[in-house]
Amino acid sequence: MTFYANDLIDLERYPIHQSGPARDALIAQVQGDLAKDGCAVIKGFLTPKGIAEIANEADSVAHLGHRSFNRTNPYFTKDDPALPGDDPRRQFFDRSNTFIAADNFANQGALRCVHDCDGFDSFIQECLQENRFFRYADPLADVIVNMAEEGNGFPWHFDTNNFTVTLAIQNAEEGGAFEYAPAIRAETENFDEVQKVLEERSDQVTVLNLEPGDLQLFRGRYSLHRVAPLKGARRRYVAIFSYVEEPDMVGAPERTKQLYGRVLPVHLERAGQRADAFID
Ligand SMILES: O=C(O)CCC(=O)C(=O)O
Ligand SMILES: [Fe+2]
Repeated sequence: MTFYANDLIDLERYPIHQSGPARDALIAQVQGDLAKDGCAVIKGFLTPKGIAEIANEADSVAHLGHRSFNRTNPYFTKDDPALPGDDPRRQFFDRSNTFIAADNFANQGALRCVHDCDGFDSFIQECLQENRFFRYADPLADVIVNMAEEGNGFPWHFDTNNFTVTLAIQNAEEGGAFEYAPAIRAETENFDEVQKVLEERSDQVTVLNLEPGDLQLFRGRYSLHRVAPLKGARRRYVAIFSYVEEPDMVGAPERTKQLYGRVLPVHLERAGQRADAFID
């Protein structure tokens, strides 16, 4: 089957491919939301057909996903017994999910049709106002699907990268809200307030119920966030698009192995060529 961006994305409502006042207004809206609380959602970015086709595609490759499980604090650091027991750096939670690596999504498939469509990258770049902005050159990670089901958890954390672009594809039957505490760390780590969030006694948490087809831009480096526990038999699928600040970047071999269960020759060839092991 051949896919056309026009069938999968609601380009009438969101003409990201055409310069003009409608596109300018959309970008201004997204920029305003990002400036306000580090999060912007474009509701119904995909058409119903787009949602169905990408969900089908995810179903067809789900068995190739890599399951991982670990216990982590919000900062992905090791335990430090020198700190008091109630310090947020000492609160560890189960994290488990399955990443379906990018090379499972065919060039002619529905997901890449959206990712590769005319104007998509420049639209995202303008929304984020990032000068240095390149597609992630990692063949396992430029566009992936995060799959999770009941019993899996994506607990409170700060991202290591500056921003994330996600596309909601399918929700679990219940649960799975995206919860975040906007800009909870700015000049300081603000451990007291972070601890309140972890103990579910903060009033700074925004709960976002993303629906299939919604495109989300999120600055997760300063905003503590999680996916609320999932319930029911249906899997949750979220596509994650990655962009980076340097051209030709790929993940570090250890991290790639951890996330996707394997590495490709390109990861080994480029290992050690740069100081930054940007991923996640
Ligand atoms: O699956 C999601 O909605 C968000 C996942 C997330 O927070 C992340 O990948 O860092
Ligand atoms: Fe995150």
